[in-house]
Amino acid sequence: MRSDALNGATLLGPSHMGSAASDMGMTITEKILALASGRQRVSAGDVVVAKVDRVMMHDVGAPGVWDVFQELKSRGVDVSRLFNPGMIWMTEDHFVPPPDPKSAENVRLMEQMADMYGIKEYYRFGLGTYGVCHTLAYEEALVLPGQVYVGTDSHTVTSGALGAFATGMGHTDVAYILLNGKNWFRVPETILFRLNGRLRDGVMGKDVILRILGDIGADGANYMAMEFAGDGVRAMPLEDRMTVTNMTVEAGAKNGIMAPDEQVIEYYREKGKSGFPALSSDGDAEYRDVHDYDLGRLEPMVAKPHSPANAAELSEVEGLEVDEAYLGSCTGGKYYDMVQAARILRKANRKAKTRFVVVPSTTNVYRRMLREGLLDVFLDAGAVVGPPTCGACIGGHMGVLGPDEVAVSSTNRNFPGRMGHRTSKVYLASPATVAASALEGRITDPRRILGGGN
Ligand SMILES: CC(C)[C@@](O)(CC(=O)O)C(=O)O
Ligand code: SF4
Repeated sequence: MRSDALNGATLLGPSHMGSAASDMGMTITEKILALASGRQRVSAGDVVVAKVDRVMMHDVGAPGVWDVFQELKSRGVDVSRLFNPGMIWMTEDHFVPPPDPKSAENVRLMEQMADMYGIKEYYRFGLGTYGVCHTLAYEEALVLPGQVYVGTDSHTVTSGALGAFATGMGHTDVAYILLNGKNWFRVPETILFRLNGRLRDGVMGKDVILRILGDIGADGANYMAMEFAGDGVRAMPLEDRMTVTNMTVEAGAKNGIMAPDEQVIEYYREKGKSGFPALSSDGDAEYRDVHDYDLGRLEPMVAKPHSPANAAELSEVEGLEVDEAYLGSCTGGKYYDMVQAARILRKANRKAKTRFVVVPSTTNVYRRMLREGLLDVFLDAGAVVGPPTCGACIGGHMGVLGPDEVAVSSTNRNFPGRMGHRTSKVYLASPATVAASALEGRITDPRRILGGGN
């Protein structure tokens, strides 16, 4: 029996776990985990011990990991040195600029951890480039295709759009990885989503993932990989692809992933990064399920309260009054999101009829908006533009909702109380829909303003 002892536990190889190795091809997720665990091949269900290439911590996760370290230390574990500080990057994003003393304390703790452990890649508010971790990972090329990437955040899955195996883990697992450089993974089964055709103007990646979440449900991909392929993916800009993988976790997925294509390889080449494995699934790879989507027929979507999977075509709720339109977060605060929203505002050339809150996800987005005149477009529409942060996405600050208020939001979760008062209601939608709805003060199909009709 081949086993890998992990901290005393005995992990069993493929012959004992899951299906015996077959001569079927492998999915991209299986290939990445095989490479990271030094195996020729792995199959869904196998438990492997894999090297982790990159770890991300933010101002909510780092304090949690610190607490685990203190617990381990009290049990005699040496937590004075990390396996490899160079594998770690950190950013302050959830509660910054700190809206309260506790958040400021968390930032101080991150500073101490960076100093104590020699963590150099540390993006700090008020000290240059920083922002929401999943957008920053892309903009600063902090994760490469083919890598195993773990973050203290469930939306770490976002980076799967660039061809990495990217997943969120709890503080204990991340603490283990920081001390050992590896962890155990059960190889997930993969559901394949073939995206065919092209999105129509006014329809975005957010509409794709909301449609899929509505179809498979909030538990439709529990512990599975959600792989997206087809000409529809290739036709999507990288940042819109990221919106799709970002919300795979809302279906319970372990990871969301797209094979890196020429766009991705060119993007990294421009960032001076190359030499990574550009993997893709074999033609005879084994899938749990395969779903086909014709993007050319996809309508703008919303997720109604109180679940990201409570999806409906926008036409079902069009005209519903909103108290706030929120444009921001790792899901809908990227540069591409701001550009698509600004197109709507420029076309209408008038002020918003409801409270309009805009929070660019990083300083990079903010600067491009300033340089390209997009800030003026939003300010001319009456919006308030905040500093990069997770903000109201998590009900932290920057426009949290009051009792019984209704918002349309480019974020990814609308559980009760997620963005403010527990009686508030949030409709998740694309950045284009958020902008159109801000203008009308009601949930509005962006194509009405773009002129595409519907
Ligand atoms: C850390 C948390 C606030 C998170 O950013 C991601 C998570 O669930 O880990 C969220 O959006 O809920
Ligand atoms: S923007 Fe929202 S979903 Fe994204 S990491 Fe921050 S809190 Fe989580």
